[in-house]
Amino acid sequence: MHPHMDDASDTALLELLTAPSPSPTKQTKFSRRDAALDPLMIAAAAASGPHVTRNHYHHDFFPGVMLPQHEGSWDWSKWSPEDSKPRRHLTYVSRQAPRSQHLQPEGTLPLAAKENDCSRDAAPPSPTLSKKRRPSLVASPDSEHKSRAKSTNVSAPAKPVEVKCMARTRIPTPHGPAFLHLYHNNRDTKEHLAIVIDPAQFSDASVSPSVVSAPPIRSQSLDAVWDENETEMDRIIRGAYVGRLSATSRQASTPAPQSPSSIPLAATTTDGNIPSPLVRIHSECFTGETVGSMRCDCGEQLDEALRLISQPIPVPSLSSLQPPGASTIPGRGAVIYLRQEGRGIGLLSKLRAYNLQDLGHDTVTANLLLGHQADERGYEIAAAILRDLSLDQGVRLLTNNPDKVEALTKEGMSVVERVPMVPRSWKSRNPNLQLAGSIAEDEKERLAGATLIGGNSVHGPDLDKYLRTKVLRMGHMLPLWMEDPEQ
Ligand SMILES: Nc1nc2c(ncn2[C@@H]2O[C@H](COP(=O)(O)OP(=O)(O)OP(=O)(O)O)[C@@H](O)[C@H]2O)c(=O)[nH]1
Repeated sequence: MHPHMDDASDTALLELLTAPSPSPTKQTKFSRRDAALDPLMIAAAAASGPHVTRNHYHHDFFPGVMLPQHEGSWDWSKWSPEDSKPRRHLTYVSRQAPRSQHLQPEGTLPLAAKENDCSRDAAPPSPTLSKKRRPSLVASPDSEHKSRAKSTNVSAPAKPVEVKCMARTRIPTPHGPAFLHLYHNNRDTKEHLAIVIDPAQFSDASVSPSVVSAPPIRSQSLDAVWDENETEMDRIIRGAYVGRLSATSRQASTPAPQSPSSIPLAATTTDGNIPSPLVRIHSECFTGETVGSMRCDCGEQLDEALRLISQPIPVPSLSSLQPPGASTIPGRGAVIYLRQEGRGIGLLSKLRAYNLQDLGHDTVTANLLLGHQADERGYEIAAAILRDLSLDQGVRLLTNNPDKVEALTKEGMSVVERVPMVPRSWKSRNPNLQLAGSIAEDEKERLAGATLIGGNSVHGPDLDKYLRTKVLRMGHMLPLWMEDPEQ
């Protein structure tokens, strides 16, 4: 019972709720069943909250009891014995999946089984599914093997993935300007993003035709005409414009196939000498990117990817007018930012996994103990976004993860090169890596102690352990470096 109620009111409330109904029509020989509520059930509910017993785990006896606005909720602290009329009927709500779903063989269940997932097409996530994935406390090597296999082989519904860029805008970053693209898709309800680095698009159309530049990285779905009633300003506001907006900008872009002249002429020139754009497929990490967590290198990787992509690209013999080897074009490429927090298991599970890690498990085993796979990510949406940006034919992929290369290749992407991402904390501590590394001088002046955008290198025991696990247990393609404890 509610802690603020005295014994007398407790008894009165129990009496009221469990007394046999006065209606003679409802009288049966099982008098206890006549009570509006089963006293045992009430006692169990009071003792253990909405999830009454193990068997009632997925039934919510007081739906939304903490939310006064929720239909069926009742604030028991406001009840008094005199206040017994009119009596509020409690609604009994089952949160269990329908029996038909229980009986489906495993593997035929809808995709949206992850707590952080909510597919547009699939049924809402069912607690029954997560119950099936309750932790087995023994992580067998076999299950780990399956996990790795699965990470590149997410069972896909029949519909091909479609993406649409809903908006694009300029974002100034410590590494230079970027265009942030926000995507919707027909596979999940997440807002996946593409951070496009292509500062050449800011040059006006009067670029000298003698200067060769790469084709602009633009979203086809954004530049498309969505609706014949769409005004120029509608299009501009959603980001379908060329160059840089100003207070006087009034002209939107037009879809490239109908009007190639909408794109600066020089930019449409391709040159076989221009290296393929650098691309990173990055998975969301709230802890690493927003809180600055030093449990992982995600924040640093995002920053490093933007930095690397923004570097000017040397182009051999750009034109006969220029001395060989002396030419560069502005850095170009994209970070595809996927909302697959915690390698797809969601933030809630990731936080639990961290506690398991503090109990001595590594990042892989912690996932397995929670009934998840080591990696539950998929890359179909990333591939669709790359296609929309016309970046599917020839990219240099920034990753150490062989699964990503394999998954993207499977999706039809052409990965012409894998560019490794060496952890900054290794580079800053290892003199050999420092020589080979690419940390610029000016980076030393950046804020130290954070792994956020524009941050510098940090290290700590959690991060060291995480990086080791990625190499030793997840097969990341990185020569392992460990600090010599003797030094
Ligand atoms: N489940 C889980 N996820 C984590 C943990 N630490 C980081 N992550 C998530 O891992 C994702 C990044 O994956 P990583 O394995 O670090 O790297 P990767 O993207 O596979 O590989 P690279 O391309 O080489 O960076 C982000 O979604 C993070 O939220 C952890 O301890 N447990």
